[in-house]
Amino acid sequence: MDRIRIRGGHPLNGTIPISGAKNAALPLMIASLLTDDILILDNVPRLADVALLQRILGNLGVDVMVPGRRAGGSEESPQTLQLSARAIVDTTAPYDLVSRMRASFWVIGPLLGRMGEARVSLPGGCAIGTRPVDLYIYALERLGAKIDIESGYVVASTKGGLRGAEIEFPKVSVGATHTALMAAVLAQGETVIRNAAREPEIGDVAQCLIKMGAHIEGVGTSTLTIRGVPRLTGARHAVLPDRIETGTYAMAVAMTGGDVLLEGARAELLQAAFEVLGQAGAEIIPANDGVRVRRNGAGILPVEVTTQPFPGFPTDLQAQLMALMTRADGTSVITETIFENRFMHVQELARFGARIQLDGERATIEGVAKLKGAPVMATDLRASVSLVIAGLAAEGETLVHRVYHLDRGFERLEQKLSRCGADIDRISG
Ligand SMILES: CC(=O)N[C@H]1[C@@H](OP(=O)(O)OP(=O)(O)OC[C@H]2O[C@@H](n3ccc(=O)[nH]c3=O)[C@H](O)[C@@H]2O)O[C@H](CO)[C@@H](O)[C@@H]1O
Ligand SMILES: C=C(OP(=O)(O)O)C(=O)O
Repeated sequence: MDRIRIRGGHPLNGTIPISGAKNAALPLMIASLLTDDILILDNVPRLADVALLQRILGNLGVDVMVPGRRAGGSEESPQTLQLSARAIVDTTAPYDLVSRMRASFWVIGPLLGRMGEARVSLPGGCAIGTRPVDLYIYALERLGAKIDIESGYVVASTKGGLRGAEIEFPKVSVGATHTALMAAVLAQGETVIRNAAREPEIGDVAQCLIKMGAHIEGVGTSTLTIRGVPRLTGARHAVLPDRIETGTYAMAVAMTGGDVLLEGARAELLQAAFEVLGQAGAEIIPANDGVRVRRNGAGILPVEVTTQPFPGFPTDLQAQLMALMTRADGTSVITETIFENRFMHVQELARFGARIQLDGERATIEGVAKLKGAPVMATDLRASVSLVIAGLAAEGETLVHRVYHLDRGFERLEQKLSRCGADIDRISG
């Protein structure tokens, strides 16, 4: 199994290109199921999750082409995918694939909308909590679907197609909002989704659906109104930049010191996180071609942060912030309100000499003067990159094991960091 080796203590200076967002690319690829025309997606990141979803969609009958590959596009240029769901040959998404990635469960919405039936394994994904699917089932039942759970599969069907409905989520859920939205665009009549998640990736999918001919109002707000249409067409859409990757590298720069342009990043997608980084002593400078992050000389200041749905501080940056706060001049408090078990990185950060106390959903981090490199184990996607951030600032060598977690969501991580001066490489095998 691959490992990442880091020799810490080097500031980061230079440019890091920000990739397309994983959490937008996946539902956008799934939206291809809604039309028998071709959906072209630009700026798709090269990630293990994207490759896995290509397989899942391929099993359903979606033809996924990578035109750039034929034209000799380099591994570094943004990837374009051409997806054609002209003929859906299967409506089952199997356990062995869906259990590896949460977002693959979301095929249930478009399959129901277009085919009137779906049989999708209960999902997996990062082990950060129980992650139930009751809100998805509630939304699909409101739209007229009949749902049964059989042998670990959600089996959904409609008689005469989905019908528009009022859906009021009792809790904000990104995946349930994606699913309700993608199911509603082909339903008969009007659907109103209240207490919808407002994450920018949902807005990106909605914009693409509108290009495909969907009628959606309220994009970017917590109330989405959808007027169903009988058919959607093909379209071309570029995936928005990855705000979590942006925030991750911003925290890495805040940790090591230095001056980096996050090329292509959009500051308005992560204002809450940039505010926190500002409080911590980093300078965030919006630029024409991205966002510059700088920390020269000054120490890291402690912060108090609570994770919240967008536009609040994202849970997907909680582990990275915790890594940064291990080196703060004082005590920080981080409260995780989205997932009940998203502190797996705490015991690994302790291997570097970090001092962190856990009390339920609250972590108290007492900053230390230095971290020391250590062998550590990645436990989930964002937890694993927090170990990389700690390793970049630690004295001596760090070895991060189980880097397949990182490969799910960070494109060319070692190259991006080493080009800015980090001493980091991958040991294969
Ligand atoms: C692929 C993708 O985009 N993943 C993101 C998505 O995950 P995901 O869509 O799984 O996260 P949700 O927004 O659904 O989860 C938020 C909370 O709602 C709960 N819940 C969710 C559904 C449900 O039916 N019942 C229920 O109780 C979850 O357990 C969690 O406590 O949003 C999370 C929150 O921003 C991010 O951390 C993930 O990176
Ligand atoms: C938790 C994440 O992914 P998933 O929802 O696929 O587990 C993530 O992207 O941080």
